[in-house]
Amino acid sequence: MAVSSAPGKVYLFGEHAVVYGEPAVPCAIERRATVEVSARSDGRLRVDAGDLTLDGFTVEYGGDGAPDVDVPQSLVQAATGYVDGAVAQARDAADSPDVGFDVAIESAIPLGAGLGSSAAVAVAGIDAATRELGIELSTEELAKRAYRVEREVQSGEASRADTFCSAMGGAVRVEGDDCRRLDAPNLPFVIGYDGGAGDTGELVAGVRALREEYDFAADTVEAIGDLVRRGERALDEGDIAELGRLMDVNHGLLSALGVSSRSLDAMVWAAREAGAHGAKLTGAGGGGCIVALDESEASRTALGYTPGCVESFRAELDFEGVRREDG
Ligand SMILES: Nc1ncnc2c1ncn2[C@@H]1O[C@H](COP(=O)(O)OP(=O)(O)OP(=O)(O)O)[C@@H](O)[C@H]1O
Ligand SMILES: C[C@@](O)(CCO)CC(=O)[O-]
Ligand SMILES: [Mg+2]
Repeated sequence: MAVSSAPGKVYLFGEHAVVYGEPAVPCAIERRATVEVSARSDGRLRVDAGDLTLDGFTVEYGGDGAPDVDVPQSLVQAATGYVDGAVAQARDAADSPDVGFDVAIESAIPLGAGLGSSAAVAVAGIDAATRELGIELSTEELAKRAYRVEREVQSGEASRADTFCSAMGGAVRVEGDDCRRLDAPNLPFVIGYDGGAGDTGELVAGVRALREEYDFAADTVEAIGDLVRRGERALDEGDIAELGRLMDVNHGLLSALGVSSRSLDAMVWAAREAGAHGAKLTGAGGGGCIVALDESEASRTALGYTPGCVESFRAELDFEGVRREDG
């Protein structure tokens, strides 16, 4: 048996635009997905994913056909795509196309909420499954394989940002296939969660369509890239007030690309009015989480009273990426 965990993330800046080659700065946070994997000899795959939105289910499939679970096939595919992809990557890395697995996932990262649950599951899943097969992948190789999973599930469109960040930990900078770790202070992240979710693949496709139809949407994507470059300078200088201002602008630009929502906007404004340095949605959007910068408790308290916000919490930067949990 092998057990690995990997962290979720927030985007300080740059989600969506990073898919088109602009830079982005995601930061790993201390909320993890843990994946336990045991090889089995009959070639079947059994996934126990109690956190999935199909109200939690256990599904057994492989070899001879359809999963034995009583929900529509398309829903199962949407729910299990990242796990299936991680298993396929491990089989490929170990050159063992027929090996089966028992997989159990436990996660403290809300699903589809912009905190990178998919990347964390892919990274931890590939790490545990390859180690179970006696293969040690470098962190870079792990990130690369997890990226392939995200790209496949998101219909060919993904950046390396979420998976690299989850594998490496800390604050990172991703621009195309140039991925590197950044020196960053421990920023005072506050997260607000509306209890909802957005489908990353669909939201990415929506931005692509807008960008193809309107030049100003393409300009908006480029403007996000400019903003990220300014943000990197502010991060380097430890200028939190400037980081906050730029986060506010980044939220506005994401909103212009159609990926915000009423509850995300309400949480962003609640944090700003409570005195946060800045606030923006994080990840793909559509619903889910916002991230604010605030050393004080004021934003958290205000979010607690904001209609539509179901949870607010402080998130520490997690300097550790993928981690072995089996001693
Ligand atoms: N605990 C889990 N167990 C099994 N699968 C999970 C789990 N958490 C996430 N997943 C997979 O990840 C999918 C959600 O990924 P998606 O990319 O839409 O959102 P996200 O990664 O949480 O947010 P974002 O990509 O915006 O940061 C789920 O549908 C499921 O396939
Ligand atoms: C929206 C997006 O930029 C981030 C999702 O967390 C998609 C991606 O980078 O693959
Ligand atoms: Mg994702």
